Amino acid sequence: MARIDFGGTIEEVITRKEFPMSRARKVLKDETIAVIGYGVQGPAQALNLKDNGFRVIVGSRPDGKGWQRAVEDGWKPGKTLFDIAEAAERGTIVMLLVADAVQKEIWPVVKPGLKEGDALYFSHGFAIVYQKLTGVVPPPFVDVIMVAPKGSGTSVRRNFLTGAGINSSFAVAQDYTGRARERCLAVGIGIGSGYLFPTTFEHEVFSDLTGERGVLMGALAGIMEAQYEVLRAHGHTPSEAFNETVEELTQSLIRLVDEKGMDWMYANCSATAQRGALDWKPRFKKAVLPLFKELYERVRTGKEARRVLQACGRPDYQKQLQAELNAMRDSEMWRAGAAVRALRPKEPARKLGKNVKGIAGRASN
Ligand SMILES: NC(=O)C1=CN([C@@H]2O[C@H](COP(=O)(O)OP(=O)(O)OC[C@H]3O[C@@H](n4cnc5c(N)ncnc54)[C@H](O)[C@@H]3O)[C@@H](O)[C@H]2O)C=CC1
Ligand SMILES: CC(=O)[C@](C)(O)C(=O)O
Ligand SMILES: [Mg+2]
Ligand SMILES: [Mg+2]
Repeated sequence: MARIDFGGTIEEVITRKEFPMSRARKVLKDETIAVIGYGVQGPAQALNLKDNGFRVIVGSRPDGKGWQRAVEDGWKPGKTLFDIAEAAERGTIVMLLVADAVQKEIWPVVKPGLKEGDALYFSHGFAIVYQKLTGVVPPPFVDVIMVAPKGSGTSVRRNFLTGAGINSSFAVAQDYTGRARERCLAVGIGIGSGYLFPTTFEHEVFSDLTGERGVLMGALAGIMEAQYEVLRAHGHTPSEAFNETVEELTQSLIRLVDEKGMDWMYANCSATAQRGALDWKPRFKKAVLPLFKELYERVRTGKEARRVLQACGRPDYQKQLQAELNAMRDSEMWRAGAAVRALRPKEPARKLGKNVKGIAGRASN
């Protein structure tokens, strides 16, 4: 493993250098990888594995949307596309990529297909860590492994196609064959991970549930709405409020953070902005810290998992979800956003010569 200094802590990660595709192919040469579930991660991981030369089949409900999409993506019923029970039966590595709330429902269908030495694979620690709630208790004669891409399945596929790859964490919960780790890493490389960092099922699910409820999705949308509302209440136009809350972030500032970190983004803003942001950062932190502590506690104690299972398991859930997403889309803020996005220029990129001036930015030291 490569030993990398992450801000003063040395961590061991697996890079493609140490675990090249050729090794992944060797490790998995006799395996049939069954991808169960064709939602967001399913298509991405199945197609990346297939394009990387692995033997892949897909398992889906014949009457579901996933099946239809799988057919459109070129999977052939009876050849590379099967119902869930048959795919589980045929696979030697069975990848459970259905919604976490339905793992409970499909587990009795998948379990009988598992044979001695098979590997059961997840992209989230949910089913195993909260197994008292999900009922997913793997038999002792299989490997139980996880690769959790740190991004949407849509990015797993897109980044694979652009060559950027995506980071993933990996873990082994049960090593029956003695080969669980290498199988896990081989699949991780096969789905297009740029590098893989070790975790445990528990750490993965605790950090993932915190992250998506927090900064990545829940907190993000929440603080955006709060700022937008205050600006609107003071007579700012929707376009001004949206630009100052979302568009400038996604089109400019977060890209600078992505490139060289927060201090560098700050360094490339005005002295006025820097002073204000540095003064207000601790106040925002203080305001939300208790909320993050509460969130982590709810995750750790299984309350968030119970909420997911109860809510997402209901038969009318898709309808409710759609209504909630529609309400977001149809809110003034996000309708303003659609109008703002439509106004972005779509000129072809300028040809960059060797000595393009003015793009290096202002150094932060
Ligand atoms: N969305 C993402 O990009 C990420 C997802 N994950 C994990 O990957 C796994 C799959 O998640 P997503 O692809 O997001 O899917 P999702 O949570 O949107 O679930 C959709 C999948 O579940 C299947 N499904 C729903 N109800 C079903 C039923 N009654 N019987 C059989 N199948 C049913 C759908 O057909 C579809 O294949 C989860 O464990 C998730 O936590 C991990 C990293 C990122
Ligand atoms: C994309 C991802 O990693 C999430 C946000 O954790 C998820 O979709 O569950
Ligand atoms: Mg995640
Ligand atoms: Mg998640």
